[in-house]
Amino acid sequence: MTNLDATTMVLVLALGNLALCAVLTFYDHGPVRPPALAAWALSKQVQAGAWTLLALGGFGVVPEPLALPGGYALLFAGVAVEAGAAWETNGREGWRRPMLLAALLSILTFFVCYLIDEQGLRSVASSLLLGAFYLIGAIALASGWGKASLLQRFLALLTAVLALVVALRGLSVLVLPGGWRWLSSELLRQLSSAALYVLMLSNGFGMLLLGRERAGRELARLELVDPLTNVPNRRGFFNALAPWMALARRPGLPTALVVLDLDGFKRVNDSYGHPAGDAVLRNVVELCRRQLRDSDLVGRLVGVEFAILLPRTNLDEALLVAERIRAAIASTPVKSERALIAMTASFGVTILRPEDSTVTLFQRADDALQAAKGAGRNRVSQAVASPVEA
Ligand SMILES: Nc1nc2c(ncn2[C@@H]2O[C@H](COP(=O)(O)OP(=O)(O)OP(=O)(O)O)[C@@H](O)[C@H]2O)c(=O)[nH]1
Repeated sequence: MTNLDATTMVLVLALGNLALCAVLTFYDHGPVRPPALAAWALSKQVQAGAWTLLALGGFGVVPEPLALPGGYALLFAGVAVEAGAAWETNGREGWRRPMLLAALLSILTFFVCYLIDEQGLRSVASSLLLGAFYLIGAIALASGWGKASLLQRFLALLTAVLALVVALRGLSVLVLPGGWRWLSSELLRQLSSAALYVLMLSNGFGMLLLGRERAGRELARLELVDPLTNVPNRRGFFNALAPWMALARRPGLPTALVVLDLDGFKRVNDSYGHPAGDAVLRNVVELCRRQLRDSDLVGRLVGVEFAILLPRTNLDEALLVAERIRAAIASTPVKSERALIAMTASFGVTILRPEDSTVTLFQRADDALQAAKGAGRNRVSQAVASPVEA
């Protein structure tokens, strides 16, 4: 078997990173480019430049005293941003400053080592620093392990193992310059190059597939959750309601449903603008939550109409809860840029009945709500009682 020489491996890494840059240029990421993807694309561009410069140095096209320090400086910057992109993937946005500092320190350390010993110490520094940056990326991917997908866990483990292989090469130059038994220094160099190559591929596929996974999960979430208020939307609320509808057919503690609709909301949008209206909606949900137990559930049915499910709650208690929420909304104006926006809401309250379907249940709650609106708004009205409830 012929050994791949160092320049060929550097060329392979340059071409691989350039290919990834080209793929990312044509990748349709949707209307907004996720920050993690933007950071990762930047890291690939910088790394592609780094490996290309190193390859040109290896082939003698660019003088080595220029290509080596320049190439490695770019490489540390690139892997620092790649590690940062892994943190960004996990929603940690504060990586920029520490990673910039780490990249600058690495470049400085590398230059000092390069000036002291152009060959040995330089290899030690570059391998250890590269390994450390990949390890930081692996730790980022592993954080939140319990919630991470299988793919993310696999990538975290693979990146950690490969980072150690890269770092091991630096250590071996330092501790066992002649190698150890069959593990010659040349074999370690080749293993380290192979690890860098696999890291390029696995991180390449991994980042794009992780992005897809996340987009898929977010899409599935948005089918059930209202993005403005972050509570279940109509479908999500109906899903959560289903088991309680079934329980209502058995004797036991009752379950109550409250529907609420904000009064004269059109005026808010017209007078203060849509963003202020959105802020009021978020505030109303927050006010509701503060008045509810953990087992209660708020959902946004449509527009400015919300529903509240109150398990194990009878009609009198539900009326009290609705009244508390009504009073809280009426007494808590929302601060907008231009003014304090006063708001009121009307409420319809009912109990789930054994014979109910979602249609009859909501029809009854809605009738009660309309009665509250008809009686002057900013009030709570209960549905007409069934003969059993009466
Ligand atoms: N800002 C904002 N406005 C919304 C949203 N969804 C619905 N609306 C507005 O909310 C208003 C709802 O009006 P309606 O419920 O028909 O009537 P209203 O003005 O609230 O009056 P009453 O319900 O009769 O008391 C409409 O102007 C909608 O455009 C939203 O997500 N954000």
